[in-house]
Amino acid sequence: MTYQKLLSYTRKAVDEFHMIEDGDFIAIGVSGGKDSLSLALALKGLQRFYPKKFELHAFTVSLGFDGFDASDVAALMADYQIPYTVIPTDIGEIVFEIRKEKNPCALCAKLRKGSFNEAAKQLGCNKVALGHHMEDVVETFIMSLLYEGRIHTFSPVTHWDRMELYSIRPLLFTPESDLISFARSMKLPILHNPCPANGFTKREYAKDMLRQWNKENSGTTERIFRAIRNSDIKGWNTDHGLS
Ligand SMILES: Nc1ncnc2c1ncn2[C@@H]1O[C@H](COP(=O)(O)OP(=O)(O)OP(=O)(O)O)[C@@H](O)[C@H]1O
Repeated sequence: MTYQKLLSYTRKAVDEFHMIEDGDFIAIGVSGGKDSLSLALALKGLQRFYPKKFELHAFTVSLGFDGFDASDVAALMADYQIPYTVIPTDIGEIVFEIRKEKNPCALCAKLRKGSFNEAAKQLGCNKVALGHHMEDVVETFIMSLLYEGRIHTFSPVTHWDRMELYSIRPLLFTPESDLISFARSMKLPILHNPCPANGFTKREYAKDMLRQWNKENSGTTERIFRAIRNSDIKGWNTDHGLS
């Protein structure tokens, strides 16, 4: 995928779901994976020509695992002139050693979100941007169906009243395969994920299922995504953009 194509997917999401307003100060959540690194570059690119003017600041929540090194990410952010901060935490130790969680991902995500939002708020940001892409939308939908028995996935835009923060997901129209090719062609410095639960989660199960369905019926992900886009699931129903 070209940078141009990434910008066009991003602009479509930002426009259709009114993700950005004049004067926004957006905190970008950068895990160091291909999705959030692409998100940072996408928002930086958009900032150059988008009619609404906004500011950016990227954050990485360090989970405190041994061997974590964000220096390549910091260099990339500097190259693109995106201000960048690493937030140090003990989340890894709390989840795996102190609480010894059987189901670590939920607690980790909650603590990570807390640290990120707090840092964003402290800096004066009013929005946080997350790197969820099309497959994430569909996988979350499948997980809700299988494990919670409900028709649901996360909203393109969420308002957290308590924090007075909005979260936005500008990559939700971007297919994961395009992000993989973008990361490769741009030689993005993907951080190794040192989490012990990496790859053994319910999400991984939903991902495998989706992969299998696509093998058997090509285009499954796009069709499920279209169904979500045209549904009444909270946050997805806009007056325009139905296809
Ligand atoms: N440690 C972190 N610090 C800052 N933001 C994070 C961190 N972990 C996740 N995020 C944000 O939350 C989003 C969703 O998290 P998730 O763990 O599902 O990432 P992912 O699908 O593996 O994406 P990526 O390829 O960016 O790691 C990420 O795209 C990113 O915007």
